[in-house]
Amino acid sequence: MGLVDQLVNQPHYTLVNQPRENDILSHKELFDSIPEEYLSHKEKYENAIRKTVLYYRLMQKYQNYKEGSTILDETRANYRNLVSFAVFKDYPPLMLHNGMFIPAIAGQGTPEQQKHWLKRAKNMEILGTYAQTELGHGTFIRGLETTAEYDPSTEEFVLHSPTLTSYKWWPGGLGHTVNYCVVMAQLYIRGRHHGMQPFLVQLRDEATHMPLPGVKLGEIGAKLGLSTVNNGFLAFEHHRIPRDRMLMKNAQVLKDGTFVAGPSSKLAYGTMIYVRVIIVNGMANLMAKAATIAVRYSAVRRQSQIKPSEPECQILDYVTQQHKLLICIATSLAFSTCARWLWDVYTGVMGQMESGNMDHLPELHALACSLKVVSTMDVSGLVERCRLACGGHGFMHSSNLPYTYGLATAACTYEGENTVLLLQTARSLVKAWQKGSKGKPLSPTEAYLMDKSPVPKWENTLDGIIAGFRRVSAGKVQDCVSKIDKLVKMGTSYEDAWNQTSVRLVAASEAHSRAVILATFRSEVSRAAAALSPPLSRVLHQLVHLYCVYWALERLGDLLLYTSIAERDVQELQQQYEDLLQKIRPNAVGLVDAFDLRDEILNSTLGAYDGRVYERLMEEALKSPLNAEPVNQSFHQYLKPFMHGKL
Ligand SMILES: CCCCCCC/C=C/C(=O)SCCNC(=O)CCNC(=O)[C@H](O)C(C)(C)COP(=O)(O)OP(=O)(O)OC[C@H]1O[C@@H](n2cnc3c(N)ncnc32)[C@H](O)[C@@H]1OP(=O)(O)O
Ligand SMILES: Cc1cc2nc3c(=O)[nH]c(=O)nc-3n(C[C@H](O)[C@H](O)[C@H](O)COP(=O)(O)OP(=O)(O)OC[C@H]3O[C@@H](n4cnc5c(N)ncnc54)[C@H](O)[C@@H]3O)c2cc1C
Repeated sequence: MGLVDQLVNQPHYTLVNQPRENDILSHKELFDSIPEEYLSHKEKYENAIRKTVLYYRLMQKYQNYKEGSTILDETRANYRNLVSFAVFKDYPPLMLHNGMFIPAIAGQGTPEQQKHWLKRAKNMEILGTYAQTELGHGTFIRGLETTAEYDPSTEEFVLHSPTLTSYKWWPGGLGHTVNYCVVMAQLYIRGRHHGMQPFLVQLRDEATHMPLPGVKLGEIGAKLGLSTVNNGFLAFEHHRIPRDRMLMKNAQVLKDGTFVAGPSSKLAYGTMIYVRVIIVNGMANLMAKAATIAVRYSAVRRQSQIKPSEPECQILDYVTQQHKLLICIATSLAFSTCARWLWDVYTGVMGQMESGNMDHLPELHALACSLKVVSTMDVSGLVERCRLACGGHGFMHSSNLPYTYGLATAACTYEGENTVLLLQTARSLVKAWQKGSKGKPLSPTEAYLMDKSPVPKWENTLDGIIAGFRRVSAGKVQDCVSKIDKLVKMGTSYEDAWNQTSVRLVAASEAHSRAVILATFRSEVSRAAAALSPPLSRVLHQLVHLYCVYWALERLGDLLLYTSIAERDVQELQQQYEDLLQKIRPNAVGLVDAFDLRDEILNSTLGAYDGRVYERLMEEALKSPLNAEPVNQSFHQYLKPFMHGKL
């Protein structure tokens, strides 16, 4: 739930760290007596599985899973995500089971296939993942090599991994956890290629968990983060599956091998849109977590003096610290607000597609790409900023900021590498520009591209800033189109012209994303604030104002290029920004408390509600196995002989 909703609805499901007797987090066996940092790679995984089983049993007890409800699932997923932070510092081994395996069946399966497989998957009778990426390809889906050859004589598909680079590589849970998988493979029938299709494949025996014949499985090894997700590899050796294991909601293969194409070949990519939409909310949660840790720590930590005659001050009183952290609060609110808006857009387009109307899919794809990129890029950068703002203690795993950074930065790559997705949005913007230039109507979020009115006098207002970002985006898109046209007229192929313009295309795409986010954040908060008390409404509007002015100052170069902003406007903006920091400072701790993240979810020595930072740091330090004895055995084995010249 976004901050606005929390503030409005005050869902005291955890009245600031008051655990309820029947709350899932009151089950202490969910938590580690020995911090995960001191477990081996294998022990971490085994411990994560132990906690996963306990966690899901408790979730099923408290969450009474209902078939079919979507937004409720997302809310539960949100709660699950938040609670799972408590149980797992990293994502759990079954992250993909909920995050992609179930959604892939729901989005790609026929009603019969959904009925059969979703029931088993949601009851955790089977565990699955989503295997698309291969050792040799992740971005270029059309280059994926795993094949599914239909054999009409046996009404089976033969799955095969022809090369080492065709091995599926990365899917979460694939190594040792799941026994089923949605595999994306190139479909061939009688030698003819029918594109990438989804197949539901059993990988392991349900009783023994042994890999089935013709299936090779393993995990891919240690990573920067997500150490308990069990990312794995998978290869097929002419592995046969029944015809009804191709998920056939969109395209079908009849018994005789007739291929029936779906309304669009891109529908097979639908799971990726869904996950990109979900990721935006996930980033808002991670930002809320990091902001809570860093702001609370900054209220506890006293360091140096502002005036020599005064005692050491809270580091949150340094304006530089406010500059580092208050934007983090606003960013979490911005992305949770945009996530709810994007989810409504997503469910609307999915509803239209159910009745055969595909018109808005391209706009949804462009929005999902751009918001996934900007939310992951901004949040991973700002989580790292939160870590740095906590000095040395931010570098401790016990602060939970390094883990949180690992979770955020992974999302810059998975579900579509960020540069590649910005280029997808750029493709949509260039097409919109070309369409609009012929007088054709544009989608609501791209219509501003055709604003041909003279550049207005700059105004240091929210309207002025949002209009300025739209001018920047439209100007960048126009520059890209002009450069591509110029290169093509000089004889360059369109593809080469596109590549030579791609740095500008990525910048135009980001500018568009920021224009969408600023406008959405502002309008959604204004709408919600109408129901709030004046003080609450005021502080939320201050956060929106801070967010808009922050990004105007961050993108001054672009504004100077494409708007009429002048030096005095910039000076005034800077002053506005500093005034806002001063206004928000008194509410900073209250605002992160309003994220209402319990200590078990924060998992942080620095962010705990009671502020006992130093005691908690020492408590965690003493848990180090090295502190079990005053002299480690290595002294006698190595150091002592070495220091005495005997080694
Ligand atoms: C709780 C959540 C937990 C989440 C955990 C997540 C763990 C991670 C999982 C994964 O990473 S799963 C694997 C994810 N992999 C990717 O995202 C691959 C990224 N690559 C692509 O999406 C595509 O390759 C591409 C970059 C979009 C390019 O594809 P391609 O070269 O085939 O297409 P284009 O020629 O560029 O475009 C063709 C046409 O299709 C449209 N389109 C492309 N993708 C989609 C889509 N997903 N949905 C709808 N439409 C799509 C594109 O806009 C073009 O349309 P036109 O312009 O031709 O009309
Ligand atoms: C933590 C994690 C979990 C994952 N989980 C899963 C999973 O569960 N299931 C699954 O199927 N996959 C999963 N993946 C894989 C993920 O989807 C891919 O890593 C991602 O799609 C990027 O593809 P790639 O790794 O091949 O990178 P590449 O595409 O090779 O990117 C490398 C560089 O090439 C650039 N590049 C590539 N193509 C272009 C282009 N057309 N134009 C410009 N630049 C380009 C990129 O911008 C990047 O800088 C996971 C990855 C990670 C990191």
